Amino acid sequence: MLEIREVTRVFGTRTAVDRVSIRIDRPAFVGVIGRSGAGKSTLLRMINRLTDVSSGEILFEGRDVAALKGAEKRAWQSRCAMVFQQFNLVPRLDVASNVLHGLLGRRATLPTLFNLWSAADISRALEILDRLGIADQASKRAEALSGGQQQRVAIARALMQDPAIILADEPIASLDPMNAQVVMDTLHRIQTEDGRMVLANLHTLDTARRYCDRVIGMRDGRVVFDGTPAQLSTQVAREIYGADERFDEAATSTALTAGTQADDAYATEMLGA
Ligand SMILES: Nc1ncnc2c1ncn2[C@@H]1O[C@H](COP(=O)(O)OP(=O)(O)OP(=O)(O)O)[C@@H](O)[C@H]1O
Repeated sequence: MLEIREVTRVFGTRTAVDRVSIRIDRPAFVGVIGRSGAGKSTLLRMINRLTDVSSGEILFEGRDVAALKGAEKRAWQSRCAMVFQQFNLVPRLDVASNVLHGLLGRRATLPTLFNLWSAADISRALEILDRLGIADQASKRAEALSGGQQQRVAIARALMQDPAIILADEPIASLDPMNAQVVMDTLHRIQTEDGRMVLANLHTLDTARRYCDRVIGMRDGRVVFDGTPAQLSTQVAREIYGADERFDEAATSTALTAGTQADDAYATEMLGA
């Protein structure tokens, strides 16, 4: 389904992603972990074509999407929707309009510029909001919602594109543990119920273990682990994060009680959390 072949991205003298190859044969929930600067965001952004590859191929259903240009590139971008850590909503716009903006790549510019959405589009946006449990927020400004609700609006906007793949770049890094769980549950439900692939950069190990079918560990731009959550032992995690014996797994947890202050400071340094 998705095959990343020997993909490299160089920024100046820095190789952010170094000959990465990953093959995902079926829609699954795949997590990418690694310390800050490991190349996780760059990898996701190359799949979505927000960043170009320096070399290598990204094949989706046999076609190299890394080489697409113009309208074909935009069509691909709407098939692999992106969800960001900071939600990237239009804060002063109402929730329903934010969701409808997921159609921007698919509809003519002029009607969308004037918010002239069809009745069918509006009813679909409301259905998606209902499914995600936030239909009652549809007329509110996005900025009036909690972080967890805003991230669900961003997921609703992604779903409006009817994507084959959802790329989530640290989707819960700005959320408290309770909202983080709601957002992860939402992504997980979408993956299993709709059969869409979810590829998510995650900064906490417990989240990766709990939600992912498969975990990819990156270090210095390379894939250093690719396996199931069960194979992700503390020792393996240490190797991925390049951490010494001070590495305390609890300190990378989203749980409220995890870690001492010293652990937390160390985890922040390691994970950029
Ligand atoms: N647009 C850019 N220009 C220059 N260097 C960049 C750019 N984007 C990323 N880099 C560099 O590439 C490397 C990988 O960055 P990337 O953001 O992909 O890592 P990451 O694993 O996602 O880290 P984080 O968790 O902190 O976001 C870093 O050294 C970063 O400074």
